[in-house]
Amino acid sequence: MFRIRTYNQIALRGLERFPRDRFEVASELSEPDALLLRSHPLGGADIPPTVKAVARAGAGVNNIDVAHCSARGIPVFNTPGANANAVKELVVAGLLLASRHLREGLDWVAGLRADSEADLHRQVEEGKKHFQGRELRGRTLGVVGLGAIGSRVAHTALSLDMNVIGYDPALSVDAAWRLPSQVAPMASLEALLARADYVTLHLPLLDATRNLIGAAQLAPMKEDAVLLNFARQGIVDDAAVAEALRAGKLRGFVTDFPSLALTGVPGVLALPHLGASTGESEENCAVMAAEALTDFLENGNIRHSVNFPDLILEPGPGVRLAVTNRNIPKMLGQVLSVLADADINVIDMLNKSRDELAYNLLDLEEEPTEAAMARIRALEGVVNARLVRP
Ligand SMILES: NC(=O)C1=CN([C@@H]2O[C@H](COP(=O)(O)OP(=O)(O)OC[C@H]3O[C@@H](n4cnc5c(N)ncnc54)[C@H](O)[C@@H]3O)[C@@H](O)[C@H]2O)C=CC1
Ligand SMILES: O=C(O)CCC(=O)C(=O)O
Repeated sequence: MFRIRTYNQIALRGLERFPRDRFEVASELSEPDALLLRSHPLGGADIPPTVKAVARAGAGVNNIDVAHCSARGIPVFNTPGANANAVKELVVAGLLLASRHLREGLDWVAGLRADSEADLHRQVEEGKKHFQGRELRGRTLGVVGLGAIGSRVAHTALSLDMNVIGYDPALSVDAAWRLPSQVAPMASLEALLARADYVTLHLPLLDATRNLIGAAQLAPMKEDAVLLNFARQGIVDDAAVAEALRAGKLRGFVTDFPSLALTGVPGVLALPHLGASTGESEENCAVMAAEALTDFLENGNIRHSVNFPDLILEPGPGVRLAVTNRNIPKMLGQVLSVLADADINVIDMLNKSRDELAYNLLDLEEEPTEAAMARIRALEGVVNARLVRP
């Protein structure tokens, strides 16, 4: 039985993907084989020694100590694209909220008191002049980060007749293919910020992107520009944004990440991290995460990991050995040599590396003894080794 410990609310449809006869899934569970979570902060010390994998039902992994997991040879999975549509739709809502005074209008109507239909109608027609907005058509949207979410936002903005410009210095080939040709690439973030009427952020929080938007980046922006942060707290310096809004140097800030620096500041529209909070998105993420964990625990396969290479070896006959090692020369040769000493024939194998780690799956004609496994684990550079299908 594999034991999966969950944190946060994980959609039932995903939890049901774990075959009940082979997996135990619960929020309170000791000696877990894997952890499944959403935004729960997971430091290295929170990861029990029995854990072989961590899955984030979502995109951002900044809540997980990925470096610690890599050092222990624990793959961290995420669910690329699974919640992108939900975020895109909320960004569209954010664009409209910031352009049409929707919150003020809704609040005003909710507070109206009238004696009759006619009185209500009169107040509405009299008061609406206070909520005149502006249209998105013809305005320029700057998309920072053109991955799963950014490219979808760009598509939709084009269909709203906006001009779209984009900036992404690390765009993958796949993401570039997905991007509409009408998106004008900007050579720098500064160029994008100076031209855009709306700037929307869709990049991960990394050391390199912390406070990416601060006072220096806000200064050249148009005074009636709107900034949207549906990416992560920490990418934007909220105190600098509050100052720009108070000084009339920014029209609005729509954010999925409330903070004390923004509380009560005019022009701030703060949502409670709702980007991925739709039934569809939560199910997509949970299903994808559960499938990744199941395939890793049962077959050793790796798909959608943020720290391990993708590696899929179709299930074959024999016993499967999974070895994680530092990405240095002669490791595979040493593992094979232990197997040769034990007279064990290798039927099939795959080896891939990513950054400092290499991962190997070897299908063997017979099961290595505990002594042979101990020899493999003791090799200098081997991080961990396990029999996947003894
Ligand atoms: N508000 C919410 O509930 C949600 C927030 N997110 C956040 O959105 C982020 C993006 O999600 P996806 O689009 O699914 O990820 P993704 O990995 O498909 O795309 C991220 C893009 O950002 C680019 N990028 C990296 N550094 C950059 C930089 N310095 N400047 C410009 N671009 C840069 C990458 O090259 C990549 O193309 C996630 O990392 C997460 O933090 C994701 C889902 C839900
Ligand atoms: O699980 C959630 O509600 C948050 C999703 C998110 O922020 C992400 O996928 O990066």
